[in-house]
Amino acid sequence: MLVHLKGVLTPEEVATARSLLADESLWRDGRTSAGAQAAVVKHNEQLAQDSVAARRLQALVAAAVRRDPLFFSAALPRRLFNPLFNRYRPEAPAYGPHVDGAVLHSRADDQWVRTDLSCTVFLSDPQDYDGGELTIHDTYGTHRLKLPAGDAVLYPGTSVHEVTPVTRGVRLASFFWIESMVRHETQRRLLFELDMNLLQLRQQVGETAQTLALTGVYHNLLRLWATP
Ligand SMILES: O=C(O)CCC(=O)C(=O)O
Ligand SMILES: [Fe+2]
Repeated sequence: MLVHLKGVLTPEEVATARSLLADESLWRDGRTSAGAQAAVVKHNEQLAQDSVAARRLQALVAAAVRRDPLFFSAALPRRLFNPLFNRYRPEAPAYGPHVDGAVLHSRADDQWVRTDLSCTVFLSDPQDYDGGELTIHDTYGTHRLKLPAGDAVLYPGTSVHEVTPVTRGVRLASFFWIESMVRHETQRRLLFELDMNLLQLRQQVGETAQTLALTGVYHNLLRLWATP
């Protein structure tokens, strides 16, 4: 399941993030933080994690996703990896097909996170660069994403994915992983579908005995499946 989250960051937050990311001294070769398989195909840059600017950026993105009800419903988050930041440009253009590690250490808050879901928050507008499509291969085929600045996508941590070469301009993004209270993607998807349809049903017919009963079904399934 891919979920497009619109306007996770406000235009003001995008502008703040971009101005913090303009400090050249903060950027490192992305390969230093890749495992053996990924290092071969990783040709991008990543923000050093231990600076005042990086901590401000991490807090900004983490707060933005936490206030988004769609993020909560789709991810049912238990733990967030501290948001990281990357940059692609013709000098360091791409991240070829790879899989993310199943369990990763989030250094800023010293915790291990099982990577049930991956999230990319786009910080550059699509017209500012050519290429740079987040391309996700899953059991339903191949999906290419290039979203407006401030939007994000949630996708299964289990997928093979890549970022195609940027041939003009700069692609800035934040990316991180989420450990979910509901580990299995099928269960998460069923809960998300139920939640979203109930929301619409309530808008259409108001609160009825049936919407109440189905809300009970939602919570009882969550009770069965969640490990908070
Ligand atoms: O830049 C992106 O959208 C994804 C980055 C990524 O897949 C990674 O760093 O593992
Ligand atoms: Fe990745």
